[in-house]
Amino acid sequence: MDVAQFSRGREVKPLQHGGEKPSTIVAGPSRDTTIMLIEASNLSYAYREAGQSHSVLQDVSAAIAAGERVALLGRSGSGKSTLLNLLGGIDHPTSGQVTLNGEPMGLLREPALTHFRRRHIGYVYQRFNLVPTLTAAENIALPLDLAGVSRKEQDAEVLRWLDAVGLAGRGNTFPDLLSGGEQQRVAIARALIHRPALVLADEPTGSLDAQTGEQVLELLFNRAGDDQQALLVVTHSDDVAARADRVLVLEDGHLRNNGEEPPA
Ligand SMILES: Nc1ncnc2c1ncn2[C@@H]1O[C@H](COP(=O)(O)OP(=O)(O)OP(=O)(O)O)[C@@H](O)[C@H]1O
Repeated sequence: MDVAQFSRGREVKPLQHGGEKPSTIVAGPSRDTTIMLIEASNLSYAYREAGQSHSVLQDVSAAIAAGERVALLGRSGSGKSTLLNLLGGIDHPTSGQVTLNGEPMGLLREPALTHFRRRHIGYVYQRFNLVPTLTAAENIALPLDLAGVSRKEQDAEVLRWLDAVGLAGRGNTFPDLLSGGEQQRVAIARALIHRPALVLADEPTGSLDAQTGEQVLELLFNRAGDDQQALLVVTHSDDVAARADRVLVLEDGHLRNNGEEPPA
């Protein structure tokens, strides 16, 4: 990894829209001229248990443009986390394809897939998933560390991010001494510090009280927008959905809609 190149942003540049939010709401991939950052085409996913195949997702197609903030809704067990994991390259579809930044992820083999994911995607989880043996600053620095960014440059970026998420002066604190909201702020900084093209968040406010959740959400939506990142948030919350540019609804493994504006 070329450090200078990395520090300027993404090595593979995301498709740009001249800084504008895409004005077109897109139903499915490539239905108009808007260039998509991530496209899922005809994704199906099934798992085997006790010799039987169980279908979770069937023929799901969706696309998200750079700078778009999308909420993914659906009843418990409808397949939201499964879809997020397929889009994030953490899991592999039974059939169908995910293309991110023009790269069909299904064609990448390890360790290239892991490198690609690390560079282009940031993840935020419901339960924060910080490394307990690392300080807040060390957790935030992880994506830069893994990318081989120099220590000096890491330190400067981490200080900037600690400040950005309201945790200036708390960098040496270990996760177990931070509140849930503070831990999620660290997780958001960690997800964004390497300027990934896509941020995937799985119920990011699910473990927080309403007020803390609201603050964390504000942070996530504002900061992810800074770099024209695409944001996909799995949620049960109408408040989260209301902040999104677009809402996708999963029902029994199918996308019920694709492109509705969020509720007012
Ligand atoms: N590899 C697997 N093995 C067993 N069950 C699986 C597997 N993958 C998905 N499932 C099942 O598929 C269903 C969908 O799971 P998923 O976590 O995607 O739902 P969800 O919509 O995110 O639910 P929740 O809102 O409760 O988090 C669940 O019943 C889950 O147990």
